[in-house]
Amino acid sequence: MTALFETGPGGPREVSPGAVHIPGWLSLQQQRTLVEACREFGRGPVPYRAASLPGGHEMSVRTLCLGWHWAPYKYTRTADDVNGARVLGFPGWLADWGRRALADAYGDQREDSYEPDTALINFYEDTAKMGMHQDKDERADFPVVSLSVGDDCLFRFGNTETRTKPYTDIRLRSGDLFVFGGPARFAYHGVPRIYPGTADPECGLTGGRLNLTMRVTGLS
Ligand SMILES: O=C(O)CCC(=O)C(=O)O
Ligand SMILES: [Fe+2]
Repeated sequence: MTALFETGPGGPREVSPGAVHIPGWLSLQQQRTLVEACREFGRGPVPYRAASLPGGHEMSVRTLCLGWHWAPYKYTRTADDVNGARVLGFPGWLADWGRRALADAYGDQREDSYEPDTALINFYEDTAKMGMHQDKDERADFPVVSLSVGDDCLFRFGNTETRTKPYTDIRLRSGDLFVFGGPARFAYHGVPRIYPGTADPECGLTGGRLNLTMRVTGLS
């Protein structure tokens, strides 16, 4: 799982085996396209919502899903914890972006078989955060492709054993790609903070941070 690219300031970086950060992967135009699409998805049939965790606590991010609906901690076709509607399908263009992301991150042909079937789109307001967790409700181990637009955040990428150290703190900026697969696929990660007001308004968002992760559920 070796990345076949130059590493250097601002360039692609292998954070740990299988975890690759590519700053500025999306052009401003692509960022605006993604923001506009995410706005459109929010018009229905299922709106963005703060998911409730077992115990009643609400997550501080608002989330909308495509393909499959995720609610802690499982996937269903309908948004039973929101309004019972079936979620929108996973768009073909987004799967194309996912395959291109894998090709750029890993520099090989493995992406041909990548068929992501769910996306979790998270919107973070200034004080929102996400605790350390594993993405482990999928029944397949294909990589997770993560795209960020809007304000910068502190992204913490750790290890597969514990939610604590060792981890690497990374500043994810608008347009950045982060891919985690292979030995990094089930690593703990989280978003301890957002840096309000850091986005280039040209990205299409005037405040907050949008993150989209696409995944292969392995469900049918
Ligand atoms: O917002 C991010 O960068 C990470 C989101 C995430 O970890 C998730 O949706 O599972
Ligand atoms: Fe996650």
